[in-house]
Amino acid sequence: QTNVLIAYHSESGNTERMAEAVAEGARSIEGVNVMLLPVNQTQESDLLQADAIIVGSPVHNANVSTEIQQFFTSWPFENEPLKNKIGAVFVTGGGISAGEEIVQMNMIQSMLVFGMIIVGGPDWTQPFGASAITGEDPFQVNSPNELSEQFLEKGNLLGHRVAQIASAIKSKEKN
Ligand SMILES: Cc1cc2nc3c(=O)[nH]c(=O)nc-3n(C[C@H](O)[C@H](O)[C@H](O)COP(=O)(O)O)c2cc1C
Repeated sequence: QTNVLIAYHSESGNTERMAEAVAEGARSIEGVNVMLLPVNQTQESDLLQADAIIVGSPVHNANVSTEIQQFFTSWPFENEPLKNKIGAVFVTGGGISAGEEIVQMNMIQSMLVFGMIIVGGPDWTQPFGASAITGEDPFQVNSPNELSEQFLEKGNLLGHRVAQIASAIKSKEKN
C-alpha cells in the first residue's frame, strides 16, 4: 500500500476544504491509503510512514502560517529520514496575487531541504501545486463550503497526480 499524508493548517476552514479535495483526488488511485490531518495532530511516525507528504497552508502576510513554519521545523532531519519521499503543496489566500505562489515556493524550499522529490500540479495552470483565492471577487467566500469548484478541482487533480506517482514508484521499488 502507498501512504499519502495530507497535513494542513486552517484557521477559518478554507485550507481544510482544499485539503479534503486533495484527499479525494489521492483516494481515487487504487491501493492508496490517505491520511488527512491538521498539522498539530500529525506525529513524526505519520511523516516517516508516508510515501508522499502534501502540505497545505493559508497565506499569512505573504508567508506560511506560523503553525506551518513550526511544523516544518519539527520534521526529523538527522540521517535524512524523509529523503526521496514525494512532496507537494497547496495554499489558500485571500487576494489574487497576494502571496499564494510565494507561499507555495516557500514550502517547496523547505521540502527540498529534507531531500524530498517535488511534484507540482498536472498542467501549467498549477505548476507549483494547488491554490485557491478566498477573499476577493469573484471568488470571495463567506464559508469554506463556497470555495469555487474550479479551485477544488485543482486540489483534486494535485492529490490524484501525487498518489499516482507515489504509487508507481512504490510498485517499481517492490519489483
Ligand atoms: C493573519 C492573516 C494574514 C493574512 N494575510 C494574507 C496575505 O498576505 N495575502 C492573502 O492573499 N491572504 C491573506 N490572508 C487571508 C487568508 O490567507 C485566507 O482567508 C485563507 O483562505 C484562510 O485560510 P483558512 O480558512 O484555512 O485559515 C490572511 C489571513 C490572516 C488571518
